[in-house]
Amino acid sequence: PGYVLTYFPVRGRAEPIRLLLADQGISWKEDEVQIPDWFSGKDARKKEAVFGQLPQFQDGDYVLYQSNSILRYLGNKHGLTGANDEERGHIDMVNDGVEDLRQKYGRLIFFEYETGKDKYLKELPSQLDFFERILSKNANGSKFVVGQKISFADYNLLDILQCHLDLCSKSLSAYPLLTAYVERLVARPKISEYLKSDARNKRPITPKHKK
Ligand SMILES: N[C@@H](CCC(=O)N[C@@H](CS(=O)(=O)O)C(=O)NCC(=O)O)C(=O)O
Repeated sequence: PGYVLTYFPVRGRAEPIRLLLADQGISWKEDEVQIPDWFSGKDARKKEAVFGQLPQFQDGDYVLYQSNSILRYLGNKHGLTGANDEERGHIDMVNDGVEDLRQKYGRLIFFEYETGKDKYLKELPSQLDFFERILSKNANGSKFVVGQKISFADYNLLDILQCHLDLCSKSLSAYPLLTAYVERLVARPKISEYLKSDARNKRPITPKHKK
């Protein structure tokens, strides 16, 4: 299928999608939109976007927005949504929890970075405790967030954990299961290859990050 990912030249909300595609050995085209063109209207696509925002994902003529909907769509298409309805429900639940953390992280980066970082890091354990506990309840954290197979929620959790490791390299040091989980996922051959790629390393996490 001709997959096209339209987004800004950053990791942001597109990165979990890129991690999923890379790990699954699926190629895609990056359609990069420059931020000034997007806001100035020079790039006409903001008016067409369903919610006026990116990422946008195209599968041939099929067009989808909303990063979590794109993740779930690819999860459905590529067998990454659990083995049954119960697992699928839990995968959605965990992905929604990742979204909650992503929004908190985004608020810090975009609105409170200068003043809020210390407070955010102090409160971060109350959030990470949830994910350590989720892992502990599935094969004592030795596999994925839900079930025996990787799911779309794992790519989203991996990305947001990497964002926090960038924010503070010790942010997971009190979490053995989360630490081992990240180490296991980044060692997956196709993810490891992607993480070394220029494509990954030329993109800052957000426009606020310097590259
Ligand atoms: N709920 C949406 C949010 C998308 C969103 O906030 N996109 C931002 C960029 S980013 O937050 O993902 O980095 C955007 O398009 N901003 C430009 C605009 O709002 O015109 C999703 O999950 O895709």
